[in-house]
Amino acid sequence: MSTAIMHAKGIKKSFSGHAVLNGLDLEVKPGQVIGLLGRNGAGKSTLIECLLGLRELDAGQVSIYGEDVANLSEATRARIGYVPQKSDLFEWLTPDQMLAYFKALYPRWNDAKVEGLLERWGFDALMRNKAIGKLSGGERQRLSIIRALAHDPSLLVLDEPVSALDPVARRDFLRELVDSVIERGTTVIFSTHILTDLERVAVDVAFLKDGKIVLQGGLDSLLEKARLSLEDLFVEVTQ
Ligand SMILES: Nc1ncnc2c1ncn2[C@@H]1O[C@H](COP(=O)(O)OP(=O)(O)OP(=O)(O)O)[C@@H](O)[C@H]1O
Repeated sequence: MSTAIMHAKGIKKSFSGHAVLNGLDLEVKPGQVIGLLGRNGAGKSTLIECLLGLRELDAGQVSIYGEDVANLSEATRARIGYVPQKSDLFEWLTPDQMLAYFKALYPRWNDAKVEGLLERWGFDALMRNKAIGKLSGGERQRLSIIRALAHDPSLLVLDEPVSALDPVARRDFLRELVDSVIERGTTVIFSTHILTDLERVAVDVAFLKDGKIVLQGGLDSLLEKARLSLEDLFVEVTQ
């Protein structure tokens, strides 16, 4: 079996004395597509931020491609794509300006992919030249996804990427994810509350509760073993 590209060991993170992550362990193997599940406030966003080195840990370690996340090389950073749950950055830039800014940072920027997605996802000339702060929530989320996919990352981390998308945009995004991103062997960590989407995309699931991954495994085998729907399993595991 291939070795993990991401190791998290004993992660602890508290806010004002309240433990959100409490000695959490997680391993992610190359090409794995993991759905991260948990109730509101369970700590999914906090975990994702800790995994990417965006939050300082109280204890524990995380490594990605063998490097400590607190000290990632430029080359490793360039292999990661991240869609935050909500991004308020770059509001004063237009989509075209923001994408040009990121293009300059990434050696492997895929112009054809960016143009194709912009066109498919409704970014006409008017929208491409409007301040990001004036875009709708769903338009911003689409832009954030395009930015994260633009450099063909080998590890893609998505924090509730479809929460603001309408059903058409959601279906189109999932198709892109399955047919293009996952097909290429990209490793994906994907948090969502929309279980039907998760069943279409993720092969493995990890349930976060009480600051730890309490259940992780292949989605089909977990469902078969439990003889439950994913929704019922979610209720049972996270309650
Ligand atoms: N910067 C912060 N300061 C204080 N508390 C925080 C901070 N960020 C998160 N928390 C708290 O940590 C807990 C976990 O939050 P987090 O956003 O990680 O949960 P989540 O599982 O992503 O939730 P949701 O499904 O609602 O998006 C919550 O109780 C939240 O209030």
